[in-house]
Amino acid sequence: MGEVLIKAEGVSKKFAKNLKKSLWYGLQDVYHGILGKTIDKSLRADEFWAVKDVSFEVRRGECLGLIGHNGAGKSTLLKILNGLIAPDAGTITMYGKVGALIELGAGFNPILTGRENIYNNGAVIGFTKAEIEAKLEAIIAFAELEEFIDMPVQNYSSGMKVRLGFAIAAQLEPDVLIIDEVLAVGDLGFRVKCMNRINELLPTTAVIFVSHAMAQVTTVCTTALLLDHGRLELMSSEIGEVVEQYFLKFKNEEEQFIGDGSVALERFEFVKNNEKGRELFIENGDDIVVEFELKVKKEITDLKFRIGIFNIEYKLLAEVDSSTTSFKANIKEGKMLVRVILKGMYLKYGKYSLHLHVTNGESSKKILRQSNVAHFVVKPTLTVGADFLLASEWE
Ligand SMILES: Nc1ncnc2c1ncn2[C@@H]1O[C@H](COP(=O)(O)OP(=O)(O)OP(=O)(O)O)[C@@H](O)[C@H]1O
Repeated sequence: MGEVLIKAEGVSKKFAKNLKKSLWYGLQDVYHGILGKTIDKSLRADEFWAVKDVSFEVRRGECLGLIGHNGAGKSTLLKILNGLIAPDAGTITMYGKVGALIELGAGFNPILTGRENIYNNGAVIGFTKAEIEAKLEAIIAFAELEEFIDMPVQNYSSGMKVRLGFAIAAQLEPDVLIIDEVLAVGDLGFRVKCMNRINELLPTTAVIFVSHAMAQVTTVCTTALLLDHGRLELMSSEIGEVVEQYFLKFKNEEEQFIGDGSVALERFEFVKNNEKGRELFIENGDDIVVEFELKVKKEITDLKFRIGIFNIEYKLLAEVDSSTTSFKANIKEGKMLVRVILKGMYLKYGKYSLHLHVTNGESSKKILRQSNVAHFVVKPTLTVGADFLLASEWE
């Protein structure tokens, strides 16, 4: 195992919710500091902990992924690590050269050209002019900014700034690399390139990065840390468990319904061991049994059903459709009960929602579309990198 390059111990940072108070408290702290008085470490009126008592270590060769909802304190923690803001309590110890890409455009002088900014930023990280010169062409090539490198950075697009920022932070091969969500501003091609570069650097670097893209976290990170309202809720090298915990924090989406009134969904439930419910936990590969009841207002001779499976990012991953089977539903006015088995749910761990579509087979008209009718969570028993694992036969 590599040596510890980043050590955070009991790090806390508080902010005031209101600007006037924030300025006033700031002045008080400076005044107390000058007089050598101890600064108040507890919360004052209108203050809250953006980061509270967070401790961790990152070694060379490790990549820590910081995840959490908006406002959980991820960027604040990165800024403390990078020395942009001071913690109110706790200590940060960093070893070696630190390359960071934190806020869009931060660290760039807008009136200087891209090339001049490379020299400036490289010097801030701690590299000599000769070291920067040796890497200059590689940085420009990685950022794919050959044409624009002598243009002032203020005329760069957001994507161009991120390219340059990442290229400087990563091409100089720092000991510690800190990357915020800003990477998401780059286009898909560049993001893939960045992930590959992080992988290349990993054996000799300690990396911390913030991401809302769980696919990125699971591919690159060796440890994941979940922040919730500034507190460390879970940290583990079992990334799947941390990601699952993160997914579970999101409230179920509201059910949405569109229909012409000819059928109404009365009930939609999972059935497992004789118990019924709209939430279900399964393991990779389990079957899911679904039961739903419809109230039909007038006779329909051919009803077709389709159930869509959506992931937490609202991407439709798979569907099952009754018309691919010999199932025929002919119903006069009244209630009907439908039961369907979704076979072999080899999905990546995470939370999924089901959406139901009902079509009148005769007229091909959609008569009911109801989203978020039920939710299930796939537990991380088998590591599945892709969205789902296909059924296969081996000899
Ligand atoms: N300079 C500041 N003054 C006051 N409050 C701040 C300041 N910077 C951040 N905050 C607050 O601290 C909390 C944590 O913010 P932070 O930017 O660290 O969250 P985050 O986890 O990075 O969120 P996101 O996923 O939206 O980027 C938020 O409530 C935010 O409003």
